[in-house]
Amino acid sequence: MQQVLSYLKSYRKWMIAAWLLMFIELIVELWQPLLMEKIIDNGVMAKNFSVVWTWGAVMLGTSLLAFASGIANSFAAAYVGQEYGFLLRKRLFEKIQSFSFADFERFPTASLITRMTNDVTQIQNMVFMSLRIALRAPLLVLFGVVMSFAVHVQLALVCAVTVPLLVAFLLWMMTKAAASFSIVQQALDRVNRVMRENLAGMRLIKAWMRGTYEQKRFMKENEALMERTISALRLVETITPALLLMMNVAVIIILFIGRVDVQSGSATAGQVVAIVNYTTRITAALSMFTFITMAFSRAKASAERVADVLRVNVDVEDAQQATDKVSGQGEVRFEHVSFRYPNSRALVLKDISFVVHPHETVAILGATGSGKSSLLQLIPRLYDPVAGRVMIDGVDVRHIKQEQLRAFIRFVPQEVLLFSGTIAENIRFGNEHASMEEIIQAAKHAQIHDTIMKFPDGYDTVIGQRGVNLSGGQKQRLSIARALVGMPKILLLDDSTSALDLKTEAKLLRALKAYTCTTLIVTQKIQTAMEADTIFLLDDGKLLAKGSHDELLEKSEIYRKIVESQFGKKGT
Ligand SMILES: Nc1ncnc2c1ncn2[C@@H]1O[C@H](COP(=O)(O)OP(=O)(O)OP(=O)(O)O)[C@@H](O)[C@H]1O
Repeated sequence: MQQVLSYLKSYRKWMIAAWLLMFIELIVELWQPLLMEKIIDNGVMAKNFSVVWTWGAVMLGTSLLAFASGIANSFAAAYVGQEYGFLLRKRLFEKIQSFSFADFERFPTASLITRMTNDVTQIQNMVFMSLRIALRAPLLVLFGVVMSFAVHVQLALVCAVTVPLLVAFLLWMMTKAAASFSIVQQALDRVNRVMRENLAGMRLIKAWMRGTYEQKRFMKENEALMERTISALRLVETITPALLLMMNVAVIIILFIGRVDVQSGSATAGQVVAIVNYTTRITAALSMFTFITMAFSRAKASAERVADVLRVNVDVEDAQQATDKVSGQGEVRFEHVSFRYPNSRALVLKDISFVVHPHETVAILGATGSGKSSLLQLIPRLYDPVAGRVMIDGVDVRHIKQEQLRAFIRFVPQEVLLFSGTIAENIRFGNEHASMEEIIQAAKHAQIHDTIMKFPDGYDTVIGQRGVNLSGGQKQRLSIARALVGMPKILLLDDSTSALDLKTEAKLLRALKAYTCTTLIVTQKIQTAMEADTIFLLDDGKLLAKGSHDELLEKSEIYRKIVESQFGKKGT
C-alpha cells in the first residue's frame, strides 16, 4: 500500500490545496448551526430583524464560500485522482514490459489487465475520496460533538451518547458487509473466468456444439453473482435507514428535553435548533463514512494487487558488467546447460552442450515435450538456465546487454501473434526503420509476397478483427517475414513452418540461405530437418545425437525409427 501511495508525492501541493479548501467547507459547516442559533434567539425571538438580515447575509456569504471551496476542492481532488491513476498505469505498464517469461507465468494476462484497469480505478476513487470527504467526515463528527457542548451541555449529552452508539452499529454492519463483498468479489472472478474461457474457446465451442452446456455454466455463475450481490447490497442498504431512524429518535429526545429546558429558561429555542442541526449533520457524516470505509477496504485490496506487480524484481536483468561489444558473427554455444521452469521442479533440459557455427543451419528434432522450444527460448534469454551457460560469439548471454542481444536475434515463436493493423505494419514490427523495398524483399523470401499481392489492398490490407483473416500457414509466413526484415544474425524458428506444404516450405528454407545468419529450426518433420546442415536429436531434455541426416541414420536408433515412421522402412 505504502509503495503504491508513494506516487502521490508528486502531487503534494495539489493535495494540500484540496485539504485547505476542505477545511474551509468544514469550518463553515460547523459554524452554520451557531449562526442559526443567533438568528433565532437574537433575531426572530427578540423580533430584531436587523439581526436576522445581518446574520442571514453572513450565513449566505459563508454558504457561498463553502460552495466555491467545495467546487475547487472537487477539481483539485479529481485532478490528483486522474493524474495519479495515469502515473500508476504508466508505472504498471513499464514494469510489465520488463517482465521475464517467468513473471508472466506468475501473473496471468487477465489478472494483469484487471490490475491495470479496475484495481487502479479503485485506488483512484480512494484518492479522490480522501481529498474530498474522507477527512471531512470524521472531523465533522468529532468537532460537531465538541461544538454542540459549547452550545448547551445537557442537550449535547444526548448527541454525545448517540454518536458512539451509531459508530458501534456502523462498525458491526461494516464488518458484515466487508465479508459479504469479498464473497461477491469471488463470485465476480468466477463469472469473469467462465466468460474468458468462453470467448477464447468460441470456435471450439461452436464446432463441438457445446453452446447449451456453456450457457448453463455461465448462467450458474451469473446467478450466484446476482444472489450474492443482492444479499450484500441488502445489508448495506439497511445502514442508511437504520442511521436515520436512530438520528430521528435522538432528535425527538433532544426536542423533548429541549422543550422542558426552554420552558424552565435553562435553554433557548436557538440552542435547541442548533443541537438538532449538529445531530443531523453528524449522522449525515457518519453515513458518508460508510461509503468511505467500503471504498477504502476495496482500494486496500486493489493496492495490494497493484503493489504485487510493482514489487516484482525483474528476473532477467542486465548484469552490471553487461557488454554490447559482441562480434555479431552468430556463433551459439551451450555449455552443460540445464533448465527448469520457475514454477516446476523437473528439469526440462539436462546437461546440454553443443556449438552452432556462424551461418550454420541446425534443425532441432524430437518428440513433443522433449524440450525443443525450451532450448530455443534460452538463446534470446527469455529464461536463464539453472546450470551451465549459453554463449553467443563466446560471451555468456547474461553478460550481453539485452538490447544488443535481441537486436541480433529474431525469434519466431510457435504461437503466431499478429497485431491489428496492416500487413506492412506487421512486418515492420521486426524493424521499424525498414523501407518498403526491404519489407517486400522479406515477404518474398518468406514466400508470402504473392499471397499479399492477391489482396485488393496489397501490403495495406488490414488484418485482424477489422480486416481479413489469414490462414495458419499465411500467418506463419508473415511472422517469418517479420523476423527476416530485422536482418538477424541468429534466426530462431520454433516450429514456424509446421502449417506449410512441403513445396512451399522447401522454397522458404532455400530462400533463408540468402540471409547469412545462423539458423535454428525446431521441427517435427524429417523433410524439414534434412534441409539443415546439422540435426540435433532431443529426447526427454537430453541431446541424444547430432550430425547430418546420413550420420544420424547410422548412429541413432531413435532417429531411424522417426524416419521410418515418416517415410516407411526405406529411410528417405
Ligand atoms: N511454461 C512452462 N512451465 C512449466 N513447464 C513447461 C512450460 N512450458 C513447457 N513446459 C514443460 O517443459 C517440457 C518441454 O516443453 P517444450 O515446449 O520445450 O517441448 P517441445 O519439445 O517444444 O514440445 P512441442 O513439440 O510439443 O512443442 C514439457 O514437459 C512441458 O510440459
